[in-house]
Amino acid sequence: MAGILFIISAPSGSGKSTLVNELRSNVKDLQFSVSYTTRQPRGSEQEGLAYHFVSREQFEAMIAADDLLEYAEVFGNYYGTGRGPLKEAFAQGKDMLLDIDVQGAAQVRHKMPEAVSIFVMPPTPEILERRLRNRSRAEGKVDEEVIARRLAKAKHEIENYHSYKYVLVNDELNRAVEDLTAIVKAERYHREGRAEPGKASDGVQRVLHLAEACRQQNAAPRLQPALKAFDVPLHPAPEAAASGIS
Ligand SMILES: Nc1nc2c(ncn2[C@@H]2O[C@H](COP(=O)(O)OP(=O)(O)O)[C@@H](O)[C@H]2O)c(=O)[nH]1
Ligand SMILES: Nc1ncnc2c1ncn2[C@@H]1O[C@H](COP(=O)(O)OP(=O)(O)O)[C@@H](O)[C@H]1O
Repeated sequence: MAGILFIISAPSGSGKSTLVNELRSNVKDLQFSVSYTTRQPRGSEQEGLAYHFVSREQFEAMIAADDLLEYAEVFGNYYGTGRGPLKEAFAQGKDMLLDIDVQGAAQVRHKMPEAVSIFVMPPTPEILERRLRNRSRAEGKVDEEVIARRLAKAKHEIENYHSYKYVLVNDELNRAVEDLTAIVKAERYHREGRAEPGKASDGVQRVLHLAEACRQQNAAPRLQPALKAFDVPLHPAPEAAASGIS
């Protein structure tokens, strides 16, 4: 059976890494792509776990050799996804998860339209700032300039939310973990033909229901307060846009 490529993006500090760690303990057989980056390791990050840490020269050599599926410059550093691990995972029929920014996600969606993309929203700018500050404090270094830069970029990233298949708000952690887990499971049920009416057990139906509520077109009731807090307009659903309804 073909592997599914999941893409997850979120403004820095939204809680994406926290959610992904929880997801990985909830679902089996989901490979995590370890990106290459030119940024310095943060806190207790180890080579090969969070990232492969490389020099700018090494990264540029990978670009020249076409070794990267996508790459982008984020906060002055390069970040990119190696082609090798993805090929390997797919050859073994495994699903893969990419944690990449909105620019990288657009490149992957263009190359692989079947990829399942998920956007994680922080509830408000104030909560995002608090999370960024708490994390910096826990890592022993609060750099106001870094925090300000990440907050400033958040709005631009959130403006891209409507390009993603699923959107969830990371307000209450357990709920967001449940939603993210449901999305991955629901996509697998669809692939395996277990989501068809009459075939889905109660448990499967519950998962499908949770995932459906996170589909971008259905998520407006939950998204609206967060979008408003970031002063980002709600994107019209495709049918409303087509008929000119606003
Ligand atoms: N395009 C792209 N973005 C990446 C990749 N790896 C990480 N990123 C993104 O780079 C941004 C900064 O990541 P990081 O320095 O770990 O900071 P954090 O998001 O605050 O944990 C985040 O938006 C990541 O999703 C990658 O391989 N490609
Ligand atoms: N739902 C949540 N409620 C409260 N704090 C959270 C929640 N999700 C994540 N956090 C905290 O917010 C900070 C940023 O989370 P992190 O996962 O590092 O973000 P990201 O990977 O998106 O940059 C961390 O200190 C984390 O413990």
